[in-house]
Order: sequence, then structure tokens, then C-alpha cells
Amino acid sequence: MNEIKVAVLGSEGVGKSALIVRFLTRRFIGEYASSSECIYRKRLSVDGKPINLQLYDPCSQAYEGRSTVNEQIQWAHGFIVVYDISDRSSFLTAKAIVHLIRELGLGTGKRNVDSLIFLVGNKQDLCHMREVRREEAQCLAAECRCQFYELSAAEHHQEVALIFFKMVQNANVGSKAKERRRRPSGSMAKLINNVFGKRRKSV
Ligand SMILES: Nc1nc2c(ncn2[C@@H]2O[C@H](COP(=O)(O)OP(=O)(O)OP(=O)(O)O)[C@@H](O)[C@H]2O)c(=O)[nH]1
Repeated sequence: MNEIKVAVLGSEGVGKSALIVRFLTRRFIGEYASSSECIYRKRLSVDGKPINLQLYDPCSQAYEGRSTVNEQIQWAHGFIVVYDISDRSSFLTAKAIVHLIRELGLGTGKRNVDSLIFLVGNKQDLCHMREVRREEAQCLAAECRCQFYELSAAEHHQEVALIFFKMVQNANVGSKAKERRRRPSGSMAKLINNVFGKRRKSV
């Protein structure tokens, strides 16, 4: 079964847990008490194939060390980087995280992360207190070649679910392509079998 690992990153209180819980339970839980990082698991079906989804929800203090973020980036196939539209500093943190993902993810040449980073402005219901303009976030997304969404975990269940499903689909396509690259082609497989003497038994 295909495993898809998605890390939901962002600074303290931007609504990472609220988004994950909204996706998993359809409910918005106003106060979500968590003092430690956790991984949520969910089984999904994509194109009729079962997928084991793992969602990583860090505790905010996890951002203190670069090595921790590095580990999170190495662990995940896809990233949902969240900021709060009513908190400018959370946008700057999101910007730094997106840059770091590109630096570490692409720097190692490990994978193409273009469709695997989503920048998400949460708490759209607080637009009367907005500190981050939509256009500014769109610019960052274009500059970093990632996808941009703005929504409210408090008010939008469908939009939240759509983002997670889209991420799973993109990550799934990426992992299939990687598998195809790794798997020897038909003629190459035959050549390997010939060289190493794996013959079919004749009956
Ligand atoms: N108005 C509004 N509040 C939200 C929304 N999403 C989350 N919140 C509130 O923001 C606060 C923080 O939400 P969390 O989901 O705990 O945020 P977090 O990013 O997981 O926070 P840490 O676990 O501390 O990193 C809570 O009081 C939520 O009720 C939203 O869309 N709109």
C-alpha cells in the first residue's frame, strides 16, 4: 500500500491542528490542547487504490532548531505551510519555511517539490483584522512555485478537505513517477535476468 506523508508546518497558533482535525473529523474544534507533536493516520482511496496517509502536526516549539525542521522536511513527501492572515509574523515564518523546503528539498536533488508545497493562509473569517494581503501571499507562492490557498478552518470544511485530497493526489503521482524511474524497464529487466541467470522454468 502506498504511504503518503504530509507535514503541516507553520508558527504557533496559526491553526495547524484545527485544519488537520477539520479534515479528519469534519468538525472545527476551537481549543485544541496539544503539548507534543503527533502523527495522525488515515486510510484513503485515490483512483480506487488504498493509501495510508500520515499527517504530521508539530508542536510549535519544534521550530526552534533548524535540524528539527530539516528532519521534518526529509520525512515528508508533501508540505502544507500555514500562516494566519491576521498575523504578519506568521506569514514571515511561513515564508522562511517555504524557502527552507526548497533549499533542502531541491538542494539535495531528491525530488521535485513544485506541486508538493501548499502555502495556506488560514483564519480568513478574521479578514477585518487582516495583516497579510492576498496578493502578497500570491506573489510569494509564484516566486517559490508553490500553490496558494486562503481559507478558514473555522468556516470551510469542503475547502480544507479539498486541499488535503489535492496534496495526497499530487504526492501519489510523485511517488508513482519515482517508482517508475526506479523500476527497470521491460527490456532492462530482461537484460538483468539474462546477466544474473534468472530463467523461467520450462514445463
Ligand atoms: N477565527 C479563527 N480561529 C481559528 C481558525 N483556525 C484556528 N483558529 C484558532 O486559533 C487557535 C490556534 O489553533 P491551533 O489549531 O491550536 O493552532 P496550531 O497551529 O496547531 O498551534 P500550535 O499547536 O500551538 O502550534 C485556536 O484558538 C483556534 O480556535 C480559523 O480559521 N479562524
